[in-house]
Amino acid sequence: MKFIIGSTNQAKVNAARAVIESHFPGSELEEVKVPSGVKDQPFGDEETRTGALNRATNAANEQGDAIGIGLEGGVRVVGEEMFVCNWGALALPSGKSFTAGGAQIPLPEEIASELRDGRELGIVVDEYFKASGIRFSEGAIGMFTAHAVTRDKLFEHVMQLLIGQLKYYEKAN
Ligand SMILES: O=P(O)(O)OP(=O)(O)OP(=O)(O)OC[C@H]1O[C@@H](n2cnc3c(O)ncnc32)[C@H](O)[C@@H]1O
Ligand SMILES: [Mg+2]
Repeated sequence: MKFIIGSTNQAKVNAARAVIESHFPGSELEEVKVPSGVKDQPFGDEETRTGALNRATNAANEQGDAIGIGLEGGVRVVGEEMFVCNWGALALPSGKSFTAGGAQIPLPEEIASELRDGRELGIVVDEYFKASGIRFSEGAIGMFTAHAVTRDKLFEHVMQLLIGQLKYYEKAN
């Protein structure tokens, strides 16, 4: 099988590779930078899921016969708190698509208020931990869970949910 992922972020690519390899050994996976069609910092499930779907569709359109993968990070407000939220999508050459959401944890208020001022989580989290490129490795989720769940592991779970739906669909149709 052929897959193409709409990002070169290694936290996303590694997650996709691990899950594809375990379900469809010997498959090809290409990476390509594509527009998400949403803001660099999506707000809410709707916008984040749309970003994932756009990435999957745009990636699939780069190659006629590959399954497009889109993984997108965002934030959403629940009650008084701002949570990290992540969505994933698969786009088949036929036009059929699948989506799935990932696990969520709240962010400290200091970070939430920066995001309300229009800043990007990736940048704010690097400043908070005086580090660089956290979004490419453990992610905010990894830092705020003492590495219990890192960004690639979170995306692996989203990928399992997507590939699982694809397998069910292929069996049922
Ligand atoms: O190259 P791309 O694929 O765009 O990778 P990205 O890291 O920018 O990831 P997203 O666009 O999907 O995420 C939207 C924003 O949210 C940030 N973000 C989301 N989840 C994060 C996490 O766990 N840790 C750090 N930043 C995160 C990310 O850095 C962006 O600023
Ligand atoms: Mg981005």
